[in-house]
Amino acid sequence: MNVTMDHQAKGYGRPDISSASISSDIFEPTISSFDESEAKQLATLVDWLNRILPNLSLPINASDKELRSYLSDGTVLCRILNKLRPGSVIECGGSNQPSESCSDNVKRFLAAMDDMKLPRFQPSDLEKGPMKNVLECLLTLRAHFMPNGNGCALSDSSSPNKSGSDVSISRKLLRQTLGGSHSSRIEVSPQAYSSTLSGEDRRKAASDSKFQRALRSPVMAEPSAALIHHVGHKFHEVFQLKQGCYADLPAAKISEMMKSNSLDNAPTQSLLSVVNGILDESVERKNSEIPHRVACLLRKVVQEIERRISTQAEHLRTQSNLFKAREEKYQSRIKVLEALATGTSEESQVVMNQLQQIKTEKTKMEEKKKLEEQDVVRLAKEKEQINNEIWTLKQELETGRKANEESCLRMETEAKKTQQQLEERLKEVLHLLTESRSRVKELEAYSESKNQRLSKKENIYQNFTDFQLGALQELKLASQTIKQDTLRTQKSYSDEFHRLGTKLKALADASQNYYAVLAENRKLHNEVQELKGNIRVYCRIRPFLPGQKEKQTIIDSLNEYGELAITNPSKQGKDGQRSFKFNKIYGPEAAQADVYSDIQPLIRSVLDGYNACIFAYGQTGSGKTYTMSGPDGASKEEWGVNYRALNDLFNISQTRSRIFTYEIGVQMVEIYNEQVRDLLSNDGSQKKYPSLCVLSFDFTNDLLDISFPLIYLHTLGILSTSQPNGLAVPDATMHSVNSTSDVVELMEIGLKNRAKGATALNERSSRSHSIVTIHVRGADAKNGTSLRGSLHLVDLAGSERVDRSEVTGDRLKESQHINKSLSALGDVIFALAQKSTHIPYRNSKLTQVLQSSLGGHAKTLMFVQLNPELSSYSETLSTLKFAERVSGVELGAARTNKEGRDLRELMEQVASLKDTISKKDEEIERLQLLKDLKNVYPGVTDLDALWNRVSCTSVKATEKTDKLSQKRRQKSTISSQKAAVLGSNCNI
Ligand SMILES: Nc1ncnc2c1ncn2[C@@H]1O[C@H](COP(=O)(O)OP(=O)(O)OP(=O)(O)O)[C@@H](O)[C@H]1O
Repeated sequence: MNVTMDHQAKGYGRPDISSASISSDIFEPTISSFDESEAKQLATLVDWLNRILPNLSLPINASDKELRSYLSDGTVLCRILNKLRPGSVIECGGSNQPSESCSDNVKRFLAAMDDMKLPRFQPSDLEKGPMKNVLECLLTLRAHFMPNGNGCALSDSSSPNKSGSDVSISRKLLRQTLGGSHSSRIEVSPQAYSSTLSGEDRRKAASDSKFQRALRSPVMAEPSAALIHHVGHKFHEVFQLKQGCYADLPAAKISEMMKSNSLDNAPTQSLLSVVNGILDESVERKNSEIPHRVACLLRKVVQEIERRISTQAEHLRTQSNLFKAREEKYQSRIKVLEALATGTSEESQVVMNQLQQIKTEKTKMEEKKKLEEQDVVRLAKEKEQINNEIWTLKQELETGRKANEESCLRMETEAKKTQQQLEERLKEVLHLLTESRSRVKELEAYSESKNQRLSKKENIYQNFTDFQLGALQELKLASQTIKQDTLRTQKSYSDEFHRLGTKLKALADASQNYYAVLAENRKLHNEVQELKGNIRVYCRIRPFLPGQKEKQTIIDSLNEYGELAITNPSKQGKDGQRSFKFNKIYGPEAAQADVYSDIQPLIRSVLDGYNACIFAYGQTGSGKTYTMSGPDGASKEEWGVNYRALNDLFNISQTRSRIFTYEIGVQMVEIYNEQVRDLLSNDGSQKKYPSLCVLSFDFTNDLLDISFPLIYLHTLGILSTSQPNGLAVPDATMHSVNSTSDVVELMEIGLKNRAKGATALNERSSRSHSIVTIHVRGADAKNGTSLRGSLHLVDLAGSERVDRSEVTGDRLKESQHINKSLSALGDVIFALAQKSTHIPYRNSKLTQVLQSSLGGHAKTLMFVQLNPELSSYSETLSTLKFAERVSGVELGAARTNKEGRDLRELMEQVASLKDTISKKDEEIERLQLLKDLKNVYPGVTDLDALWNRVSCTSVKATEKTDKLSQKRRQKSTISSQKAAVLGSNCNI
């Protein structure tokens, strides 16, 4: 090469053919050697291919071009592979298919080769350049599938195949490539080679040696000769080992071998012998594991070999490039020479000769180049195979190493885990031990304290048991005592119940008799009233008023027998004295309650169905209103007859509610100037309805209904006496009385509405007659019968004489009306006394209103009110005379004195009966109360004890009741005595 360049540099203008010849001579021995071997291999391969694919008909001495035409589309390759291993690849079409399919077939074939881990060629090898790589690949494939066939890749078909395995094939290839011990042309040393050749051959051999050196240096990893000479013996010592001893090598020896100096300087043959030795040792040991350090050594050595092969391949590629460049130059020379050939014929002949020579030379060079290229390809192939083998070995080593490492790691992990578990277990055991110890201590302490507590408790229980036993004894005794007490109490209860039963029986009998007694009482009461006279006169003397200067009284004397004596201050002696006798006389000190207690039986008789009339008669300022209503703003003690009568009737109706159902209605009218006006109206003009509920009687059905009146007359009409319901003034407002507060409210309304006028005699003088009418209707709960009674409470207008009242005009008219009505009242009373056939009720409104209570079975009581003042003597005398006349009517009944004895007896009987009735009333009340208590305390059996307890708490009430009873009895006694006196008088 350098020579050629020199020729060009010298400016010969044409290529120096001699130098080219020289240059070609250099490669001669190698080319001839390659041709022979490769031709044989190619023939073997073609024969094999034709046998696999009979239709292929590949020529035995096929050129690269022919081979390319057969193999370039990849179809034949795929078929070969599928023949060898059916289904390995899928063929796509044939040679007439697009180039894409062809390249796909090639790719699939190459992929299959990769899968089999077999060396392969590059796709570009099929497109251009020598087909050596392709042939190598096919030879490898043949060797892979036909290990016992006719030879393997690059090896003589006749050479023995010792193991038949891929490994041994690869190993052989490796030996062949890198100068193994047998039949390798590369391994031949330059000296030995030259000695066997003739002069020309020796020259070629020298060139070959140059080529060999060129192959090996400068990048070939073989050590330089000088270096080998210097340290070769040392490397030899280092790597010279007996086979089968690698596993037993000491670590120091291996590390010495693995040193970079040792490896770098060791000859390739030594390295290969190491690899072979290790692999043989591994084979002999029958797949037993290679020690780690030996594996490391093997890896190092293989790496070194790999490095050297790659260096050699690189060098070959460089050489190939050089040849290519040289070829190009030759081509250009040929062109020049051809151009020259077109010149002179002589020259042309010479040139033609030269050209022929050059062509020959070129052909040789091309062939040589081809061989070199094939050699390069073969070497690359071998390198690849070696790489594969190395890779496989590496994989095996790696797998082994990994398995080892994994095993070690696993074992280490397990050891660690076990150690950890043991440590944890130890800790747990220690912890348990500590806990157990503390627990034992705690239990000991607890046991001790519990022992102490138990001993304490034992003592306490012992004491408690002793105490309980004592208590039990006491309880037994107490139980016996209680048992005895219980028996005693049971007996006493039994006795009590027996007594109570007896009492209850008596009471039941008494209750049965009550109605009979009540009826008898009413009968007797009526008889007594008749005997006493239907008109009774009670006289009441007003006290001097506070602040009154004149305190001289005309009352001379009075006694409890109703006798009154007055004195005329203008007449001295007996002429000046006048005596009167009435049913009752109340002095100035008499209280309202005293007055009422005497008229109470009369009022109560209304509840038994009687009509009664109480009126107050007297001059102005004599105390009529005081007696009937009480003073202005009266307290309960100062209540007059009206309040008390209403309240009393209401209370009695409540107590009798189990026997009778009472309805009490009230009317209040006044007669002013002979006109009747309603006083229970809130409106003074009487054009509005009253605010209170109104009771009215149903005249047709004799029923009392609650409703409002339809018409409110300014002047109310008066009905005749023939009306059965007894309502003289039906249009007057009627209020029901349901409580004491109703009573007070009614009276206040009445007093407010009452017409008043100031006179010279009394600044609060009433100029009208005030009539409060109480209507009572009771229904017997037992037999359903009803009764009706009415009570007129009349506060008459002043009875003074006109001339003294010094009034004129309207006042005079009022006085005339008053006098007229009072004289009409007197006339009626006298007519009744004389039992006249005609009773002049119609002479005045007053007598018309009072008609139902004057005469018949009605009971009439007149309060004669007296002003004790000296100045009122003549008026008082006049009043007394009127009262005497009325009282005389009563006395007229005494005309039957012949019946005095009977009368006395009757009076006594009446008194006795009254006493009995009052006792029965008390007993009934007591029983009623007991019954109520029993309802309240259903568990209490000792009713007597309960009664006593209740009695104690209500002792005041009982005492009061007793007092009243006593008083009543006293009165009865007095009445009896009186009757007796009267009887005796009559007898006299
Ligand atoms: N028994 C009595 N105790 C104390 N004060 C009495 C008594 N009677 C009447 N009075 C007082 O005498 C005065 C005149 O009494 P009252 O108004 O009742 O007379 P009257 O007869 O109703 O007069 P008139 O006919 O004008 O209505 C009043 O202040 C009254 O309080």
